[in-house]
Amino acid sequence: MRSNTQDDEPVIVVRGLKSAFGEQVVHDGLDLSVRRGEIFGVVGGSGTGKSVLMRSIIGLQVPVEGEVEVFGQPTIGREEIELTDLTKRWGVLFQGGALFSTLTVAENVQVPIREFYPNLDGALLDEIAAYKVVMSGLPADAGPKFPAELSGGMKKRAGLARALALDPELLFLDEPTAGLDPIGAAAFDELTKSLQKTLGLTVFLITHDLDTLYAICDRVAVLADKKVIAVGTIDELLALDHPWIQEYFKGPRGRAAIATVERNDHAPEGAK
Ligand SMILES: Nc1ncnc2c1ncn2[C@@H]1O[C@H](COP(=O)(O)OP(=O)(O)OP(=O)(O)O)[C@@H](O)[C@H]1O
Repeated sequence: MRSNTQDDEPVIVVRGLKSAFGEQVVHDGLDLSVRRGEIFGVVGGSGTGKSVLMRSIIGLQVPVEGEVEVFGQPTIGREEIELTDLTKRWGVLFQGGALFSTLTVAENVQVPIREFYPNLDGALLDEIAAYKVVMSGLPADAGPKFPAELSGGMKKRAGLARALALDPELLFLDEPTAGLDPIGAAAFDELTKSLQKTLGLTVFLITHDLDTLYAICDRVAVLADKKVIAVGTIDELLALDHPWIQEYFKGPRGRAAIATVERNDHAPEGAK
């Protein structure tokens, strides 16, 4: 087993996080804990600092105060080189995919592999990339294509293939279904769930997509007032009388998402 974290220890711990850009304080006293193997959803209004939180966890954003640990190791205030052993244990799908436009899909997938294993044989690199492409639900012939030749949904899958390049234990997904049609979004959700199950991944998932929250998240954290104001299963969150939570989960879109889940739960096998 690669992990040096006990199974019952959280994979991500954030304590007392304060993030600011000049005078603008984005987080203040934010605490968070993500358990091994769960799909942990993060929701909150636009600009509440979900992406900044993710960047702080992976060491790309230096906070003003606070502690962050991933797999029991601090990620704040360490030189990039020191993070290397840790960074290869997680994969990140940034908002928008962040693919290199001048590289093919396969070459994009190979970028992190080359970074960590510069002496790897070209044929083996091609083989690994081809495997990750298919694993992400892309057709095998997507490998030689450039990002501009892909649909929005395919771009997300290509970004996912790159995030999976190093066989991570932890996956960060920043709004993976944004901009996808409902069928494409549901298919991406299913893929995320099946990867979590088959690879035993822990998933940190930022989303505005209520269908995603209902369909695949084990627990959800709500960001508001510069901190995590609540964490729990959707049923636990629904029991809280915070106005934003009520409005968000029980508004028209929330009700529609519940109806979809209930329909799927009652659908005969094979029709789901
Ligand atoms: N590099 C930066 N420099 C200055 N301000 C920033 C920077 N990155 C983020 N911010 C600000 O921090 C706040 C939180 O941004 P963030 O992108 O985390 O929000 P979010 O919750 O992910 O929003 P959305 O749901 O719209 O994607 C915003 O007000 C944003 O303008």
